[in-house]
Amino acid sequence: MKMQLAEIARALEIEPHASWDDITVTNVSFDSRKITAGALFIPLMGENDGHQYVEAAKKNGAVATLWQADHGNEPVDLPRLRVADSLKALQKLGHYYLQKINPRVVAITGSNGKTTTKDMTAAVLSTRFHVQKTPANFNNEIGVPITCLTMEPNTEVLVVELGMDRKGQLELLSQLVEPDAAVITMIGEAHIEFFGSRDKIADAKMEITHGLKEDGFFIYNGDEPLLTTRAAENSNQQLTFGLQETNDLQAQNIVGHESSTEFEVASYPGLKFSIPMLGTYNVNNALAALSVGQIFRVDPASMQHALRDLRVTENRAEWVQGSKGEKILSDVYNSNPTAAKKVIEAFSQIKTDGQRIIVLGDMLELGEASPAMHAGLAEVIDPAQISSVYLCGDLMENLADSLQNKFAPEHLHHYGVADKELLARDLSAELTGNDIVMIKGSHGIALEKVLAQLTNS
Ligand SMILES: CC(=O)N[C@H]1[C@@H](OP(=O)(O)OP(=O)(O)OC[C@H]2O[C@@H](n3ccc(=O)[nH]c3=O)[C@H](O)[C@@H]2O)O[C@H](CO)[C@@H](O)[C@@H]1O[C@H](C)C(=O)N[C@@H](C)C(=O)N[C@H](CCC(=O)N[C@@H](CCC[C@@H](N)C(=O)O)C(=O)O)C(=O)O
Ligand SMILES: Nc1ncnc2c1ncn2[C@@H]1O[C@H](COP(=O)(O)OP(=O)(O)OP(=O)(O)O)[C@@H](O)[C@H]1O
Ligand SMILES: C[C@@H](N)C(=O)N[C@H](C)C(=O)O
Repeated sequence: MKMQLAEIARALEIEPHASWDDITVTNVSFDSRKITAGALFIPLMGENDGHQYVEAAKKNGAVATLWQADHGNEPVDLPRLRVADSLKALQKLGHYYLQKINPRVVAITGSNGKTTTKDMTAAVLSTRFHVQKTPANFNNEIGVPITCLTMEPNTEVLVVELGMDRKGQLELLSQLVEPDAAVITMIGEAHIEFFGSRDKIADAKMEITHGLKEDGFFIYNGDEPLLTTRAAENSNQQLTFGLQETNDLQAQNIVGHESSTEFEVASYPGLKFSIPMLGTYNVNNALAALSVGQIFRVDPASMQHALRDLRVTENRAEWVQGSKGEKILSDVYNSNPTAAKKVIEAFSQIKTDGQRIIVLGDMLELGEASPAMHAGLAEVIDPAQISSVYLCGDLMENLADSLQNKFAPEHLHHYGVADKELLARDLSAELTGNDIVMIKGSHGIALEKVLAQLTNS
């Protein structure tokens, strides 16, 4: 971004100081440790109060700061914009800048697949447009305005990921980004603890259409009844994707490989698509991206090449090599029952001359059904295909109990969250270079630490 401080002040309905016309802001940051020259510092409330870091922000190059009016000790030697609420001000500024740059906007949500679909969609659209996309997983009430403010002036399309774990959050984010296309990847169980049912999750996910432009498109997984029933009440133009033939974009002839998946799309006869990831669920994500590409009139051949050459954000079904030569499928970014079952099923089909070992961490925020959901993973864990199971977390004790009749004690291991190092050590002792391993768990379990130990990184 690049704006004069005076313009930012006016955007926030603050009377600018005369000298602010000469101060250029080139970026915003809520973390003094990541401040770069030309930044506007945004002090936010975390476990601690961001206001206490304003001196550090100035030292690192901040040229101005927001300052909540209920805070004293204002910095006297740094231009400051007094606001009632710094988070709300950040959101207002993000909306202002989005309107100023005025790109077309694709907003993506769903219990799983947001980041993957965002990456795929950005790749498809980048063949024709100057695209900016959500950095990493910046998908909430802080991350979305930050994403808007990272846009270059020549951005033609913004592909933004919208996350939520409470009702009403997507309403706010959808109104902030006012999408031209709103995508729902699927309805799973992520954060179901705060909703009580998948029905309520679907209601909350539909909020993404509340900011959708009148001539905007609602794109959704047509195989999900919770969405097809709600879409009937939505008046926007619609496009569906999925595996059933009733979809506008239907995948056919899916062929899974170790680190890629091929498929065809009924509405693109003669074209064979490929993505560099395993899992039919990722074909669904690709169909969502193709749906957006179709609306943006990207030619099918360009979309085919974009998906084939895709680079997806790390730790989403990412193959890495362990220090003993074993191949590790890292899926450690998050976990919930639908996602875990789909990855276990895909992993179970991968050919290997060695052992096939899975490492599963607790799935968080699942509410009172959590024990049963953990035990339910046993349905897709077949001792004929899985050699050993390593479990991490208190909730995984439920799965351990339901597997003990299927696996001998030497092939079924359970550790506490605090014992990840021991888990990695025991697993490494069992591994040989011929083996393949899949690791998956909730973000909060941090199984990336097990991965780091196995890869010596
Ligand atoms: C408010 C904030 O900045 N939080 C970040 C901060 O957390 P923490 O509470 O530890 O902050 P501190 O107490 O340390 O500091 C307070 C503030 O002061 C700043 N500061 C600190 C030290 C210092 O020396 N200088 C400083 O300036 C500091 O930056 C604070 O502002 O730090 C954490 C570690 O870096 C950050 O992780 C934390 O960021 C929060 C989580 C955040 O929301 N970041 C967004 C940019 C974001 O989008 N993060 C996503 C995660 C999104 C997510 O979980 N999405 C869910 C669904 C949405 C749920 C939503 N309602 C929610 O709760 O998030 C999903 O399922 O996808 C990400 O990075 O992945
Ligand atoms: N369409 C899908 N259906 C089911 N599971 C999926 C789907 N897409 C991805 N997953 C699973 O979810 C994991 C996370 O993928 P991704 O990061 O794209 O989702 P996300 O919605 O962005 O997650 P988060 O909400 O944590 O940001 C993947 O590694 C995979 O296990
Ligand atoms: C960080 C929080 N919003 C989140 O994403 N929790 C899920 C359950 C996770 O830890 O994967």
